[in-house]
Amino acid sequence: MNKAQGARTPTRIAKTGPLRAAGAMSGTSLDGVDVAVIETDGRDIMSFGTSSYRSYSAEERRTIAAGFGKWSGPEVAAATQVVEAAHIDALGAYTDVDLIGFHGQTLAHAPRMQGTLQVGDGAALADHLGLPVVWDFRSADVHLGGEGAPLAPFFHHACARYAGLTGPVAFLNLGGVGNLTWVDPAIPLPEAEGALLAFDTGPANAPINDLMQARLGLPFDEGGKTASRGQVETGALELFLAEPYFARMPPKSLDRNDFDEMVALVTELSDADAAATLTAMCAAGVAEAMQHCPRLPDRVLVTGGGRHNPVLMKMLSVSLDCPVMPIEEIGLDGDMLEAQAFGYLAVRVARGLPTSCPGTTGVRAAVGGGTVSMPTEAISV
Ligand SMILES: Nc1ncnc2c1ncn2[C@@H]1O[C@H](COP(=O)(O)OP(=O)(O)OP(=O)(O)O)[C@@H](O)[C@H]1O
Ligand SMILES: CC(=O)N[C@H]1[C@@H]2OC[C@@H](O2)[C@@H](O)[C@@H]1O[C@H](C)C(=O)O
Repeated sequence: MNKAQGARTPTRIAKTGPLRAAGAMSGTSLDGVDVAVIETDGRDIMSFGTSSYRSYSAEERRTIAAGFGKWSGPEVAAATQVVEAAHIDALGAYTDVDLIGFHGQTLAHAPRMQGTLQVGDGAALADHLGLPVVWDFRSADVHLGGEGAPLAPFFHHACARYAGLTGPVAFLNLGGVGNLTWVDPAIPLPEAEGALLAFDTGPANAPINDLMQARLGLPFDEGGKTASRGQVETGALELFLAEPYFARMPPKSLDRNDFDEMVALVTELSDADAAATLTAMCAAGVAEAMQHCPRLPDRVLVTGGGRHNPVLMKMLSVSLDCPVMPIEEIGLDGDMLEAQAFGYLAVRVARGLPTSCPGTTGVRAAVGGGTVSMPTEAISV
């Protein structure tokens, strides 16, 4: 599925051995663009490099958010422009890497219907940056019957091996949406049956952010301060858990706004009770998700912004049957894991290795997604 475009100046991706990739991720919570360098041969992680964060301005955030849930039209075009410009800005300093892994920004995701849409043109980025860019990671998987998400699991498998873990472990990413990867690092190939099971757990920070913005004009519930003053409304929580999504067998994935009606469940509540209830919903979705794991993991390693929320972390510790801790416990950077994941996946694509398999997205067979765009005037050597 990989397409290499235009080829004149030397690049290093055709050489054998490890490559240095800068992965760039713009997640569903729309805070900004994370960039992180990773050195890998596409299988093992050799080392992690520098990272940086380029936040979106309020205006940029509004423009991108106006494109959420849309597949085409002026809002999508405007969001695309903002995403491309922000990535050119964020990636400009990364001149010493072999390639870029560019996720883009998901605006809409309905894998069994219209498909999945990540905006930002990787070919244009390749020309601007003068580097090969791997992008459009999700469509090939969707075309082959997969969910197109989550895609970080192959990287999680490599992380578990890098950290020297031997027993089953779960990676829990709490961004706008939550996703969980159950990994058995004792099975050395991520695409081998039984090595991975992954899926989205439910909404995570997105509804909390939306509530904080609408009611208090704040981007998120810093430190869980608002939730810590409230009581969980158990009736609303029960209605939430009655959603058929939770009983559905994985693999399964979500769009950012799939649970929008949840906000209606807390409309009548005080700010603090509403925040506490939405936070409890995130934790309860994860507790439901744990029922789908093949075996109880030794521990749940939390990554993404949600691990900075002590109220959420406490709720998870109380409701899960195994220890819950931030991923920093195994020496990884929970703020950069997704950016590192797309750097890692970019190298897998460049090396012709698969990026998803039946256990991670439900795709029919292991598949390598992603398009490779070479800068115009570039040549592979
Ligand atoms: N100190 C904090 N206290 C509470 N919540 C926080 C804190 N820091 C970050 N968050 C939450 O984490 C969110 C950002 O998480 P993250 O960067 O992992 O999301 P993302 O990568 O955009 O999302 P996704 O993984 O769904 O694509 C913020 O929008 C906020 O809700
Ligand atoms: C369609 C899409 O962009 N999905 C994201 C989103 O954000 C979290 C969750 O939903 C996850 O499924 C995925 O991102 C991570 C990085 C992934 O693909 O592994």
